[in-house]
Amino acid sequence: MTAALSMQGVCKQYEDFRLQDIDLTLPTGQIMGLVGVNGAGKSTLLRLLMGLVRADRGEVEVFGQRLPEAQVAVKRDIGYASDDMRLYPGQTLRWHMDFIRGIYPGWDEAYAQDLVKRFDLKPQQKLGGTSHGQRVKALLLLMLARHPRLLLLDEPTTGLDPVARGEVLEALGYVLRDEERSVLFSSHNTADIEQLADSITFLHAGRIVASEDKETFLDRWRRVVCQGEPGDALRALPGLHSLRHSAPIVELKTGAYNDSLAATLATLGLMVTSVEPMSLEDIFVTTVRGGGKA
Ligand SMILES: Nc1ncnc2c1ncn2[C@@H]1O[C@H](COP(=O)(O)OP(=O)(O)OP(=O)(O)O)[C@@H](O)[C@H]1O
Repeated sequence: MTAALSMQGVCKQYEDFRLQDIDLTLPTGQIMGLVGVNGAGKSTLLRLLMGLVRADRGEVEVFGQRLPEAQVAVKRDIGYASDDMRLYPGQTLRWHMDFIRGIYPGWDEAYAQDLVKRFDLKPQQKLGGTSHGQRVKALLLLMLARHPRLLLLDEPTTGLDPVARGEVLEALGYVLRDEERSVLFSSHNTADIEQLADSITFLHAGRIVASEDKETFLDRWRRVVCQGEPGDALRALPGLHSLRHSAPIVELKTGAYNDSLAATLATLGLMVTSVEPMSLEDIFVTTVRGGGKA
């Protein structure tokens, strides 16, 4: 099956920033979460896929069609939501719904009405007088009700209160039950990514440092607590990201956990007392503090 999107060797240079050697594939029907600190290049990557930014090098394809050449053809099938999007503040949500309905034949009015209720929106209210959360939900409604095959979402839940965030995640979860739809979304909220994504792509300083299936990614990370004295050889342990020593306790975080780790540590004079899984948040912070190698 054709991938929803793919990027091969993509580079984009700005004055003080370079997105480099981006190789990325999103299979159809999958949800990929894009994680990275401020300025890692997440929005730039999404803009490249939307054709808003042109790559200096490399190939960008959406539904097997190359951008920017096929931009007009593929854009109908892409739903993009970001801060770049502007709604008309002097117009109502209903006006915007009718506008989009006139452009996109796939507009689903029944689903739009369902989202109006679910998001607790007022179609007759001018958008200029609404809160940030209401505008985000309005934007998502306008996008979701035309049933795009690929959603590119730049920080869809940023600035939302926990209730609004839950509603938005629920709506996205509902959309994603359709196996033909694919989603790439960036978020600072690692809990959102942990909840929704099938795969995780970790961007650091313009480079992809990890891109893999979520379960596999989470499964190779562990926080390990041991007793003993850490020698120099411990620093060479493959996958070691963080090491703390408060005698006699040694805490280490590894991104290369396997069943033989306890035996390996025993040969280094350390007795493992506990092994715990790590949250995506913890992995994210540990990776960034360690210089960005996941
Ligand atoms: N049009 C532009 N001209 C010059 N530099 C740019 C431009 N767009 C982005 N940049 C720079 O590229 C870098 C990456 O920005 P980008 O917005 O892609 O990061 P991000 O990961 O989305 O960050 P955030 O999480 O803060 O939204 C930043 O240093 C930014 O200043």
